[in-house]
Amino acid sequence: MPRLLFDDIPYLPIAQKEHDEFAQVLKTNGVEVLYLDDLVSESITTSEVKREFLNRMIAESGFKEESETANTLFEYLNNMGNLEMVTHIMEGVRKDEVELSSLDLKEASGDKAYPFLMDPMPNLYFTRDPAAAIGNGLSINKMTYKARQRESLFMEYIISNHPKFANQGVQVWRNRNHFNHIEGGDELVLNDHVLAIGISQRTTAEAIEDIAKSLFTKNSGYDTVLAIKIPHNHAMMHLDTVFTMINYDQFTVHPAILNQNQQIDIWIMHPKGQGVSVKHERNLKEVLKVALKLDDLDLIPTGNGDPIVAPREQWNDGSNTLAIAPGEVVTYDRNYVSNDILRKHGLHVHEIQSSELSRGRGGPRCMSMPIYREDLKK
Ligand SMILES: NC(=O)NCCC[C@H](N)C(=O)O
Repeated sequence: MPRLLFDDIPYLPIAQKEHDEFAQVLKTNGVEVLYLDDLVSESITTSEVKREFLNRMIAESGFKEESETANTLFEYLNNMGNLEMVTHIMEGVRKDEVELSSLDLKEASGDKAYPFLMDPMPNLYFTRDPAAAIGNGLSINKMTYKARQRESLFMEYIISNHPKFANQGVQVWRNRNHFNHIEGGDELVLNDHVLAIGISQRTTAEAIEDIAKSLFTKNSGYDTVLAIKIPHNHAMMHLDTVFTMINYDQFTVHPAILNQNQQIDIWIMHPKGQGVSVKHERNLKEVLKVALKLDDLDLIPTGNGDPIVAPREQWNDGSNTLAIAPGEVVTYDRNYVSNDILRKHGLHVHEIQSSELSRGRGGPRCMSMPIYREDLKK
């Protein structure tokens, strides 16, 4: 489980049922839902693209080019139809599926008892993290842990090859060819010129400065990045596990990220020449009010701020709220205290079942990645 970043094992048929219900809630409420496996397979438009994609996926799975194992894996996967190949890569390839005539060095030195030749990618149901749509472009992310690093390769192919996205002028603000990591759960689009990014277990300060510089100098429309420092631990791995925007002037916030004086470290970034100016602040509410030009705003505490309920519900993503319209959110039903307080603050809450999906340690926001946002300027 730790190798694949899970804390528990979901009961698969129920997890799938819950996921279908989540997609249905989105569709019923006017969202067009795109599935990753379909998008990737539709992006493999020629046999040449398929060959290149497979070679890169196999190399990023740790197999040396032209090695016995890489060639065998290539033959095995390349013989499949596109969708079958893509889902199979996502599910992982077991050692007993392919026949290797000789052991290469990597194989010989590996753990013989380990059943996978190519690891599965179970965290792909958290589509939020490998990439983030920002304005007219994307950040395609260099992810932190090996268990997830291959995931963002899919988005690279979608953006450059899928008939819906290729040649549409979609910018890549920061690609995945970097040493410093950043993940989409840390990237919060607050409006058409302000972004909040978590400095977290998964996102480094260097990557934030890097993407800020790119956004500021490449006509993205973005002129403000708020870098917010959160604790480094698995329960709060991304900013969106502790803080989300749910209306023009309403946010969920896990009380544990604020100190006794309700403060948190924030660095405000603006364009400065070809670079970035940085100013340190501590008052979250004031910083948001200034950046978003609001007279007041409503920070709604997870679990109603109760010292036992808040961490309990945050653990199961009580702060990870997905806004599908200003003031309208999708949440896990198990976080009933947080849901109740959201309703008391005037939110329209759609609850989805969550006994199994929550075991992967991500909520409705993590399980989605908006590709296109309507202009909702007030
Ligand atoms: N945005 C998010 O917070 N995503 C949740 C990711 C959970 C996944 N098991 C992970 O550890 O990466």
